[in-house]
Amino acid sequence: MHITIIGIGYVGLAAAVAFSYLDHHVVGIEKDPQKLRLLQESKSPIFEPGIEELLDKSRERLSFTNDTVGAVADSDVIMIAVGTPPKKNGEADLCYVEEAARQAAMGMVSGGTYVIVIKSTVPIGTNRRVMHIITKTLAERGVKANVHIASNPEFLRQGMALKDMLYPDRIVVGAETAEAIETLRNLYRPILEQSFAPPSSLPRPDGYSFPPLIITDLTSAEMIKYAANAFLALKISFINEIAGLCEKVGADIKEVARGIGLDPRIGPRFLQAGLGWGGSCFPKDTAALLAVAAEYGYTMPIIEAARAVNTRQRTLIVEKLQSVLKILRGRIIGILGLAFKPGTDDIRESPALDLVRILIERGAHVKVHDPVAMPKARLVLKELPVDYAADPYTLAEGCDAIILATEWETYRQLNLALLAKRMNQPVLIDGRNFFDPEQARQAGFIYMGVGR
Ligand SMILES: NC(=O)C1=CN([C@@H]2O[C@H](COP(=O)(O)OP(=O)(O)OC[C@H]3O[C@@H](n4cnc5c(N)ncnc54)[C@H](O)[C@@H]3O)[C@@H](O)[C@H]2O)C=CC1
Ligand SMILES: O=C(O)[C@H]1O[C@H](OP(=O)(O)OP(=O)(O)OC[C@H]2O[C@@H](n3ccc(=O)[nH]c3=O)[C@H](O)[C@@H]2O)[C@H](O)[C@@H](O)[C@@H]1O
Repeated sequence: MHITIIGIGYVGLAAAVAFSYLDHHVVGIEKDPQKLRLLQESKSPIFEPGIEELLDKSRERLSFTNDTVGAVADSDVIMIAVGTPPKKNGEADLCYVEEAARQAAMGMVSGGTYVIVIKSTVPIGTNRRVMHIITKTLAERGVKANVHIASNPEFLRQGMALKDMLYPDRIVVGAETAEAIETLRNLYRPILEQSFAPPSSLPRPDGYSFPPLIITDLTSAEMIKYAANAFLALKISFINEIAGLCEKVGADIKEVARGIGLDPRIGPRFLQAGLGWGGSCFPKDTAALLAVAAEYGYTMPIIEAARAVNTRQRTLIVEKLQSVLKILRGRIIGILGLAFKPGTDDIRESPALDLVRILIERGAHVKVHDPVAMPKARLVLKELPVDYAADPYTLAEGCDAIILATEWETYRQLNLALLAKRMNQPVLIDGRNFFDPEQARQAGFIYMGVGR
């Protein structure tokens, strides 16, 4: 099949690389000239395991341009994967989706058959709105094309993007015409049937079977995406709320999470207490869901509470620091990890960045380290007086405390005793319950985790 993907960010790139690996012909449209230049050199603008191997392997079937109009004419599928960032009131900003829809319609030709696939996470009713924009643009141009629309929400996790693309838990398609459903089935056939040879860096997970294809209506598909993210976000907020009480009563949240997670109705995943959730999606998607509900005069107290608990987690970490150091003004605080989670260089809504801002506001001097996210952090934090350390040991020099904000596996190899020795005061606040408390204490640290 011939596919045009508009918006080559985390989702668009993973989709472009995966679909071309699966023998489809893909044109990726990216309007950011810097990203486009890298893509045209088969380099990835983002850090994502396995992506460069597949970019290289799919070279013949994958190209990148900024010419949407030129690419669309011969496409069977036009996939929109642009950002849907939050507006000030929490609502999803659909200006990029609408612009992409208009550009796609500008490229369609009379007699052509196209399936527009909305991959971006969009509020209820957006698919209908996109269809309206396309129909209107085609009418203005006097073009008679056969256009179908499908909602195909994406559930990939950053840092696992290609694995999640090739071996998804499920594929959701919302559509209203048989043609759209059939095209999406053909698009995903190699994944549905697992008929491809797995790339060497992304072997098929043990016991992985065929993913179910859920075919539903447009509105339900849009809702599935928001409901999934909201549920995951509130699962984390739930364990964080329990963690707070564990601290008060002297229980250990890791033991509690294990004890409840073995009940299959609860499940063990997404029960890691800590600094709370960040990233480009949980914060924006929970806000967007509340904004949709508000349009109907409906309240969603559980989701509101999940957001409030999440904000409180950042403050709780700072309070822990205060309880040990008493005064933050003039202290040197090191932050280990800046990405919103390990395995990615994405710092959007990262809890670590919230900590940097709060600590600077309170008069502390902040040093940071991250194995991959420092270049992006420098751009975002450019106004703030932050020291970027080349490695964790340099970070530790002279620090009054270190906060572990992102649980990078490489931090597991750290010589904690050496780290403690370099500090002014060996205080370790483990914002992800990553280190073994006993080992940290034996290494000389005053150690505090979350909920234990
Ligand atoms: N990042 C993630 O892990 C996931 C994101 N999503 C959803 O997917 C959508 C995209 O997210 P990301 O990939 O993270 O966004 P992103 O911000 O990384 O990428 C979007 C890209 O689209 C480009 N773009 C915008 N308008 C364009 C246009 N008219 N023509 C060409 N390029 C254009 C931008 O320059 C940017 O590179 C969002 O709705 C998000 O909620 C869904 C699942 C996972
Ligand atoms: O819509 C999206 O964009 C995506 O959002 C999340 O994926 P992602 O944001 O990449 O990252 P997650 O692994 O879900 O982690 C999100 C945040 O929750 C935190 N988290 C996660 C799990 C946990 O137990 N505890 C916890 O605090 C992480 O540190 C991170 O800050 C979802 O997991 C994906 O299914 C979804 O497609």
